[in-house]
Parts: sequence; C-alpha cells; structure tokens
Amino acid sequence: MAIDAPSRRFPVIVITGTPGTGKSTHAQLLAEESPIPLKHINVGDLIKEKSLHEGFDEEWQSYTVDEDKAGSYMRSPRSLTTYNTPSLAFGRARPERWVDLVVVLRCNHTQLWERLEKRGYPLKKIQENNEAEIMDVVIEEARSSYAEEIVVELQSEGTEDLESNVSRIVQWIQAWRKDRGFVDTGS
Ligand SMILES: Nc1ncnc2c1ncn2[C@@H]1O[C@H](COP(=O)(O)OP(=O)(O)O)[C@@H](O)[C@H]1O
Repeated sequence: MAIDAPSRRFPVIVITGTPGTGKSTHAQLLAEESPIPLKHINVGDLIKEKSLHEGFDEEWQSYTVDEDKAGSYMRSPRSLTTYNTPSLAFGRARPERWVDLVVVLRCNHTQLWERLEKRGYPLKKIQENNEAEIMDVVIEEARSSYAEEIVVELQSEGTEDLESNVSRIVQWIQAWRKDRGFVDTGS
C-alpha cells in the first residue's frame, strides 16, 4: 500500500487542526507560494463528493471514512491535503504511510471561539470544537497516527503566524525535493 519514496516526485502534506484553526487559509496560501504546483484537496469535501465513506454516523454527526477508497484516491502524486479532524471521523485505522508531513495548526480558545461564532456555528458545535482544541485532541491524534518526526505543531493566531508557517512549509518542500535530486527554479 505504501508508495516507494524514490518513485515520488511530490510530497504529500496534511494540514490538520480543529475547525477554525486556519487549515483552508494556510492551504490556499501554500498552494500559491509553493515552488512546485500543489493540488489542494479539502478532504472533508472530497469524502462527501466522491462518496469515499461508509455512510453518515449519527452519533458522531460525521461521515465515516472508507480508508481504502480514500487512501487510494489521495495517493495521487500531487496531493496537498487538508482535513477537518475531529468533525470528520477520518482514520481510525491509520497510519497513512503515504504522508510526508503533518502540520497541526493551533489557536488559543478565545480567538477560536470568535472565529467559529463568525462562521455561524451553533453554540453546541462551538463548545465542542473549543473543548477539543483545549484538550489537544487533534495533536494527540496526529502524534498517535503518524511517525513522531513528521508531525509539526504550529500556532495560527495572526497574519504573521500564517506567513511564517507557510514560508516554513515552503522551505520544507524545497528540502524534500532537493534531497531527492530535483532542482526547482521557482514557482
Ligand atoms: N493565522 C491566522 N491569522 C488570521 N486569521 C486567521 C488565521 N488562521 C485562520 N484565520 C481566520 O479564521 C477563520 C477560519 O479559518 P479557516 O482557514 O477557514 O479554518 P479551517 O479551514 O481550519 O476551518 C477565517 O476567517 C480565517 O481568515
């Protein structure tokens, strides 16, 4: 199931975090600033659109991901993935060996609350997500699902964070490519 590292020319990056921490915002800017073209896949949307799930779980109020289907879909070489954990029950049967870098975005709970309120989430959903952020749910899930050395935790509390996080990931992509002998001349 795993991809042979030398055969891949493009890294697979997962950007995760509690809803509202800035996954879409980061992925969008990263896709613009990356030295190589990256495909931005919103895993939440993808799972629904392509029916990569086993049905809707009423208790979790989320789709239960079909690991085999989702895995083979996302093994496309130019993947930049973002997904909404924990609102998506993604991957109770991991690890995903085809992932090269996992970025976990973090945000303080006051700011997160405001972001989710602005988004028009019902109070229950704001509380649930805020609690998940305080309880380190996503970072712990990432650490238990992936190799420790590929998981990076980054603050996402302002534009400065956004810019420095994206430039850090761009540098990581350049190093990943250079290590494999690819020369990038710019975007
Ligand atoms: N680092 C940041 N600095 C400023 N605003 C941010 C930052 N990260 C996210 N936001 C804002 O918070 C809101 C939620 O971000 P979004 O990227 O949609 O989160 P997610 O995809 O994780 O649900 C948006 O209005 C976005 O502009």
